Amino acid sequence: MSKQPFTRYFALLARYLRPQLGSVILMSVLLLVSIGLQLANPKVLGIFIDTTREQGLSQSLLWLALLYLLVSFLNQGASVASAYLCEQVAWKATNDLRADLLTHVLSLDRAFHKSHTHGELIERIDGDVNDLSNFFSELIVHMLFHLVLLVGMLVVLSWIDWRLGVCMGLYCLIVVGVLTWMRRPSVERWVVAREASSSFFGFLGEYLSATEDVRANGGMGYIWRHFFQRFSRWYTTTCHAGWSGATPWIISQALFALGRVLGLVLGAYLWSIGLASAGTVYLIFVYSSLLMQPLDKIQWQLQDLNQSTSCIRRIEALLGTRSSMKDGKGTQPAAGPLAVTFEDVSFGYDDAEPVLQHISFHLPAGRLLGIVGQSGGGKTTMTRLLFRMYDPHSGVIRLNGVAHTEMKLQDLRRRIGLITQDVDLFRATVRDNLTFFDREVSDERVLQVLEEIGLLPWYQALPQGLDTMLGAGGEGLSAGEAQLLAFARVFLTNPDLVVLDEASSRLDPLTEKLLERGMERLFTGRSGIIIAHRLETLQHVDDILVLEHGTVVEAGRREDLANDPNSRFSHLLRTADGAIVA
Ligand SMILES: Nc1ncnc2c1ncn2[C@@H]1O[C@H](COP(=O)(O)OP(=O)(O)OP(=O)(O)O)[C@@H](O)[C@H]1O
Repeated sequence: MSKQPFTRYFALLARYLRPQLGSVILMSVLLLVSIGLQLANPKVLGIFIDTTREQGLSQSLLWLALLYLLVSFLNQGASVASAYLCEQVAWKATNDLRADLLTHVLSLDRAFHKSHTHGELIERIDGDVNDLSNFFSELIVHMLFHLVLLVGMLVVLSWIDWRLGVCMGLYCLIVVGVLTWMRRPSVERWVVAREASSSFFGFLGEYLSATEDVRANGGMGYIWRHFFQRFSRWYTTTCHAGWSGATPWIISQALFALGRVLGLVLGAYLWSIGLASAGTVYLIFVYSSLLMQPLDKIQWQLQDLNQSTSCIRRIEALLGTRSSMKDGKGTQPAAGPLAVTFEDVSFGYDDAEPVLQHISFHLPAGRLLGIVGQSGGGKTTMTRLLFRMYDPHSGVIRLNGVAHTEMKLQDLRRRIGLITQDVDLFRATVRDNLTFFDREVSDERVLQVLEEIGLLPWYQALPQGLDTMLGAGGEGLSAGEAQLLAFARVFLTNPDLVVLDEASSRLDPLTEKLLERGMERLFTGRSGIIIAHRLETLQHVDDILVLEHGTVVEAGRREDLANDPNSRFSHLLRTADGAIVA
């Protein structure tokens, strides 16, 4: 944040333009050629005028006219080619930046994602970067282009007469200085406008993902109210930021008119003292009028730069956000089923309210643990800690004796398979949803897995087999079918520990039966944790852990606890009739 704007621009440009240095050089050369040609054309016209005065109609005039046409034609050609290259360079640079931002956002912890809605993040990854496409291509190159054009014209004017160069040079400095100074406040206004746009899209994303619930519960009035509030804030802040450029524009037009008058007066003066011909006076007038073009462009580009600066600030802030979780050194627990040990683990989503307190237990490798407890007792939170969505405030979690913080996150999540009630499905084929778009997984392997877990009848009922397309959010599948798909998905990844978080809660008894055989296979040769509300789901587990208000109140072998009339588990079995009573 403390870095100067130019250092920031340079760092960003260097990072994203370096890979396409060849195109950037070619683009700059074409722009330079175009500058040269734009400077040459008035000169040709000036000579044309002087030749007409000195020689009347002659052969040379024809050649000069042809030369003028040729220069104009080449200039157009160079402009088209450079515009094409600019687009290409901008696309590549912005896409690389989008990819970096996405990778960074995905690496951030859950606390970050909890405090930023999906819509807001999309707007920050795409919206902010979109506004930078001009910055990566035309903005800086065109700014340089117009600056070089400006300097070129001043050099030509100085070459005609040094006093001309000095006067027009001073004039240009004053114009650029005044305009830059006047546009300063608009950076802050663009920052506010960009924030308002993120907030609007964040709200929209949240609403769209909850459309069904909002409609079913009559929440449309609330939604419209907030929609208009956020939309009008976005609209007014953007107008405000845009209009902050209007006053400098009016002043710039007055300054440009003054510049033309200055050129004309200086030309007339040089002609009156015999230092300039009629052609040269024409040249002076054309160049001093042409000076307005780069000055005008530069002032608009300064406006764009303000907008880009606000985007760069937000991008830097996002890239500067660090995950509170550090990736491990890469220690690997021994291969095979994972033993899970919680050693005095405590955690709370915020410091004031502990959710888990001094949790300790050991699940030997290859065994199946069932966790039961009241709603809000902290069962899901335990799985989140196991997965390193969050890190415990104190205590250690070990897998086969290795602290899970020592493992690479990628390895950790590869070795643990998680199935929850909420299955995330994509608008893609059943195959892609099962394999997570991994082309390495063959259809044979997918079918083998479906057969192993008893899902072949389900697969055979699909209209186009693995090519059956699912709608957004898994449309086309019932909640139960989506869960079956999640089971198959985990099976395909072949983890060493499987965690089911109330995963079979949406299955009807018939489908659940169908899956029972599959579950048996799923847990063979692996460790497992089942979090269940219905005790029936825990019939086949080896051990039980009862969690209440974030503490372990009972733990032991299922058989022992079920046979002990004083245990909480047996109490639950007697009273709950299949469902846990809070
Ligand atoms: N992302 C979160 N941010 C803040 N608090 C949370 C978050 N998730 C859960 N909590 C709180 O933590 C406590 C434990 O929640 P958790 O989901 O772990 O319980 P649970 O035992 O799995 O409940 P259930 O059986 O209803 O799923 C609850 O009080 C809940 O409100």
